[in-house]
Amino acid sequence: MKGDARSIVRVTSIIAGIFAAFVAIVIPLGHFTISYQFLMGSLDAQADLSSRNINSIVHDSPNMWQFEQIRLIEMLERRPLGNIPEQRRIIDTSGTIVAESADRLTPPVVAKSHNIYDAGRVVARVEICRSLYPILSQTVMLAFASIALSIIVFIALRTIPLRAVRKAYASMEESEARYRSLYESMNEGVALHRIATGPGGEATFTVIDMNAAAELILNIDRNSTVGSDGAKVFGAAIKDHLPDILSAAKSSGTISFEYPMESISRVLSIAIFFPSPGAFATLIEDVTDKKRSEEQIKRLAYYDILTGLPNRQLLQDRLDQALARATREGGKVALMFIDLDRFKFINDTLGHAYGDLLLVQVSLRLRDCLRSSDTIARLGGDEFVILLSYMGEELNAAHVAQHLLEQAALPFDLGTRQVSTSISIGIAIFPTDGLDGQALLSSADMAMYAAKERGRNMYNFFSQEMNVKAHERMELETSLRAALERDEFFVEFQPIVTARTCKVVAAEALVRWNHPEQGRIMPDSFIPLAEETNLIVTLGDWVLRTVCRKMKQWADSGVPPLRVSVNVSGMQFRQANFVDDVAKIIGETGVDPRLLELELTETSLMEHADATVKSLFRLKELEVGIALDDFGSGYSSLTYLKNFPIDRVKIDRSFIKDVCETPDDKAIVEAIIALAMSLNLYIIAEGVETPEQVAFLQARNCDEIQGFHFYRPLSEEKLLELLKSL
Ligand SMILES: Nc1nc2c(ncn2[C@@H]2O[C@@H]3COP(=O)(O)O[C@H]4[C@@H](O)[C@H](n5cnc6c(=O)[nH]c(N)nc65)O[C@@H]4COP(=O)(O)O[C@H]3[C@H]2O)c(=O)[nH]1
Repeated sequence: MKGDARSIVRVTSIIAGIFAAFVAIVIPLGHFTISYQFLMGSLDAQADLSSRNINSIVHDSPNMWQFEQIRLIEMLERRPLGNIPEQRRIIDTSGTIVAESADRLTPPVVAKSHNIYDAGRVVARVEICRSLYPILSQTVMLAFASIALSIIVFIALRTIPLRAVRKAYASMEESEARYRSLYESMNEGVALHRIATGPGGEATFTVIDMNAAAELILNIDRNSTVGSDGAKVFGAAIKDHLPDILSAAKSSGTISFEYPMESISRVLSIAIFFPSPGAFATLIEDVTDKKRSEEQIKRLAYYDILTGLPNRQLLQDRLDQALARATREGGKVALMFIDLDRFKFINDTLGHAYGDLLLVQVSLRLRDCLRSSDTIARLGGDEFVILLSYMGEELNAAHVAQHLLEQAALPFDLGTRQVSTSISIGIAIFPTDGLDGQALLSSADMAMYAAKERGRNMYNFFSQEMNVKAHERMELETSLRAALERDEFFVEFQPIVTARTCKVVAAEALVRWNHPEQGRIMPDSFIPLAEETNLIVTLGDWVLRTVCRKMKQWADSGVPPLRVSVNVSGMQFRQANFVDDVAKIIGETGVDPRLLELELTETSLMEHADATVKSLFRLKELEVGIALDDFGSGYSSLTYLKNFPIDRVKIDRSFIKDVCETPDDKAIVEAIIALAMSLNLYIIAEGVETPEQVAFLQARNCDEIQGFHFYRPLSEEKLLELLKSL
C-alpha cells in the first residue's frame, strides 16, 4: 500500500509539474510571439504606406525629391500611432540616409522597409524601426506572472488530487484497521492461504496470515507460521480436502467439515471460503467442548448415569435392530429380565449409597459374563435387561442365565461391607415369546416374576400359562378397584383365646372379598396385588374404619368389651399421615382405642426404623395396642424389638404347624416365648390346630392362642352370638 502511495505521489507531481511548466512557458512565449508579429505587421504596413506617400513626391520631382527635406521629414513624421517611439528614415540605393525622423530607440530594435520607386525603378527605401524593449519587458513581466501562476497550478494540481488520494488511503487504512481489529478479536480462528503449485506440479497452499484466535486454537506462533507450507501447519486437516477446495474455488462455493486434530487434542470445525482468486480463507472453530457436551447429552439420553450401562431408550434401539436382523436371517434373540432379590431391603437397611454401590458392582459383574456383541441395559432401580443375539439354541440362554446366577450370588465387596444377594431372571425368546420388543420385554418380565415366586435366585423361561396368569392378574386388579367402589369387601373375625382358660379375649379382623362371579375370595389372593398397586391403602383404611364402627356399635349394644386386632400392611403404615388417619377414625367412630390393636409385620417395622419408632410412639399416645405379626419369619432384630413400644408378638403359624414334630420349630417357638417373656411382651400363637399344639403352648406359658382348633374366622353375627353365649 505504501509503495502504491509513493508512485501515485510521483505521477501526480510529474503531471502537475508539466502543467505548471506549460503555464510558465506558454503564456509569455505566446505573448511575445503575438506581440512581435503584430509589431512587424504594423511596421510593414507603415513602411508600405510611407513608401507610397513618398512615391508621390518622387514621382512629382524625380531628380530633386532628395532635396525636399522638409516634406520628406514631415511625411516621415506623419504617424497613425503617434505616441509610439519609432525611427523612420529614407535610405537611397547608395545607402545614404536621405531623411530621418528624430526618435532615439532603446535596443534591441527591429525594422521593416519598403522600396520607393521612380518609373518602376527602385530609387530608395523607407525603413521604420521600433524598439523591441516594450514587448520584451512585457514578456518578462508576464513570465514572472506565469511562473507565479504555474506555481499555483502546480500546487493545485498536485495537492488537490493527492489530498483526495490521501483521504481515500486514510479511510482505506481506517477501514482496514477496523476490519483487522475485528479479525483479531474474533473468537473463531481465521487463516488466509494462497494456493500454489508444488515442484511436482501438485497443488499446495501457503499460509499468508492468521488471527490471534487461530494461533490460540492451533497452538502455534503466527510469525513463524506465515509463509510456511499449510500442510505442515494444518496436517491432514486441509490437505485431505485440497481437491475439493480447488474445485470449490472455481465455483466460489464454501466447504465445511469437522476434523479431530490429534496433535492438539481438539476437534475443529473448519469452513473454507474464497475471498479472492488464488486464495482461500479458513474459519476455524474449536468445537471440542461442544462435541463433549453433545457426547454428554447423548450419554444422558442413552446411558444410565449410575452404572454407565445403556438405558431403556438405547436398549429399545438395539432390540429393534436385533429383531430386524433375526427376522431377515431367521435367527433367534433372547431377552433376559433381571431383578435383584431383596434389593429394597438392602437399600433400606444399608442406605442408598450402599444400594447404589451394589447396583454398580452387580452391573459390572453381569457385564463381565457377556460377549461384547450382547447388550446389558439398566431399566431403572434394580432392573436389568440382557439382550443376547443369535441364540442357536435356547440352551445357550440357559447356560448364560446359570452363569449370571452363579456370579451374582458371590459376595460383593462394598468397601466397608460385604453384601450377598442374588438375582431372578426371566427369559423370553424371539420369535416364540413375542414378535416385537415390547412384547418380548413384558414376556421376560412375567418370566422373571415367576422365577421370584418360585423362590428367587433362579431363571425361568416364559410360558404361555404365565401370559394367562398375567392376564388374570390384570383383570383382578381392575375388578379389585371396582370392588372398592362397589363395596364388595366384608370382614370376618377369628376369636383368640387365653392359653390358660381357653376363654375368648380377643378377635382378629380378616378381610374377604365377595366377588360377584367368583364368590368369596380369601385375602392371600388379593392382598399382595393390592399392595403392589397401592390399593391396599384405601382397602386398609376401609377395614379399619369398618371394624372401629362395628366395635363402637357392639359397645353401644352392650356386648362385653373385646379386643380386636386389625392387620396393617407395610405400605399403609408407611403413609405419612397414617397415624393421623388412625386418630381421625378413632375420633369419628368413637371406638375405645384401648380395645383396638394394630398388627404390623416385622418387615414393615424394620424398614425406615427411625420413622417407625416415631409412628409407633404416636400410636401408643392414642392408647392403641400394637402387635408384631408373623414373628420369627422375617429378619428379627432384637434391638428394634427392645426399642419399639410393642404389646404383643404373634408367633408365625409356620413354626406352630410342626412344633410338636420338628425339634427345630420346637426350639424356635421356645426361644421366641422366652425372649418375649424376658421383654415383658404378651405372646399369641397363631395357626393352632391340634390339642397337642395347645398343650405344648400351655406348657410354655404362651399367653393367647388363635387357630382352627378353637375357632375359624366367623361372620360378625356368629361372633356376636358366640360372645353372647359365653
Ligand atoms: N391353616 C390355618 N390357618 C389359620 C389358622 N388360624 C388362623 N389361620 C389363618 O391365618 C391368617 C391369620 O392372619 P394373618 O397371619 O394376619 O394373615 C393374613 C393377613 O396377613 C392378610 N390379611 C387379612 N386381612 C387383612 C387386612 O384387613 N389387611 C391386611 N393388610 N392384611 C390382611 O391376609 C392373611 C391371610 O388371611 P386369612 O386367609 O384370613 O388367614 C388368616 C386365618 O384364617 C389355623 O389354625 N390353620
